Amino acid sequence: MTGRHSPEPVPADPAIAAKPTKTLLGPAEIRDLAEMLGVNPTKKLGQNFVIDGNTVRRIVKVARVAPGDTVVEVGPGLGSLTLGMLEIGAAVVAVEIDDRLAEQLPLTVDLMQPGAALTVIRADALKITELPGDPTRLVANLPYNVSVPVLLYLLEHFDSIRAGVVMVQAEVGERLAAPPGNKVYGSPSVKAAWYGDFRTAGKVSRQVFWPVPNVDSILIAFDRRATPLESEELRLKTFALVDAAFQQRRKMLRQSLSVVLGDSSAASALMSEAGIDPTTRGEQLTVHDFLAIARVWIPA
Ligand SMILES: C[S@@+](CC[C@H](N)C(=O)[O-])C[C@H]1O[C@@H](n2cnc3c(N)ncnc32)[C@H](O)[C@@H]1O
Repeated sequence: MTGRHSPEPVPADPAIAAKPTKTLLGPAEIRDLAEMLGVNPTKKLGQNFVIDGNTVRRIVKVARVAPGDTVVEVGPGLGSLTLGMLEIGAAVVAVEIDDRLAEQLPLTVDLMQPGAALTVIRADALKITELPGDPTRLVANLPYNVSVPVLLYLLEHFDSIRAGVVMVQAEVGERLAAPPGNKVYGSPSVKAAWYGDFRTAGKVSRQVFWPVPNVDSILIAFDRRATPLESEELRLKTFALVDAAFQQRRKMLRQSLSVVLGDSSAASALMSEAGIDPTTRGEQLTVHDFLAIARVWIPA
């Protein structure tokens, strides 16, 4: 000690001290932003925004997003989830159909997390042909009315996506993750299984959204197969069989598949050749069983 007093701490600027450092959006910011932009959330675009930081951090954790990852997010909206991923040092490629939201997002991110690695694409996710940075993960609170088509479209067109977590309507998510024989097993279950392993990863309360939706939500986690199941041609044939099987899900396959395979005796013959019982129903078949039928089917 020199005997001199250590300097008094400089009193904090009250304006700064009163303003907590925020990296995520809360309910007030979400509503203010929407009002400022004149955004009246629409059902048509599935615009229910997450207003709860804990939910955002939970999704980012379940999705195992890590610093340096490049993540594609469909429908960033006002940026709730986007900021959660940027916060931990991931790069986000955000695809948003609503012009006002797409224009605002970089401004919000600049204000709250300057320098964060964000790329915004103003587009319908069902029409994109390129994703900069080859994202390895898909993490999104998907617009509910197009959640399955968007998910399948991205998996089909972007091989770089190896894993992810999507939030979808609970019934839809349960279908995506259902095993054969389950009462909700259907066409989305088989198509999802074509690409990889899908599983439920926890429910999400409707109270964490604004506006509050009238359906429950669920997180679905997935990992893509290490190697694709088969060629594009066989995927198309398999999916045609799956669609036919579940359009008449109560009927035996020899009947439901006759729509695409000719008639019921042709369907029976093909199924027997593939080693599948023609009297069974689509809900009992795995994706491999449908693929086995597709392999012996030579369309007219
Ligand atoms: C459920 S909100 C999620 C918003 C935000 N990620 C959140 O969690 O708060 C769905 C978002 O998807 C956008 N959207 C709807 N259809 C789309 C499409 N076809 N392509 C891209 N974005 C779409 C909506 O405008 C909306 O911002």
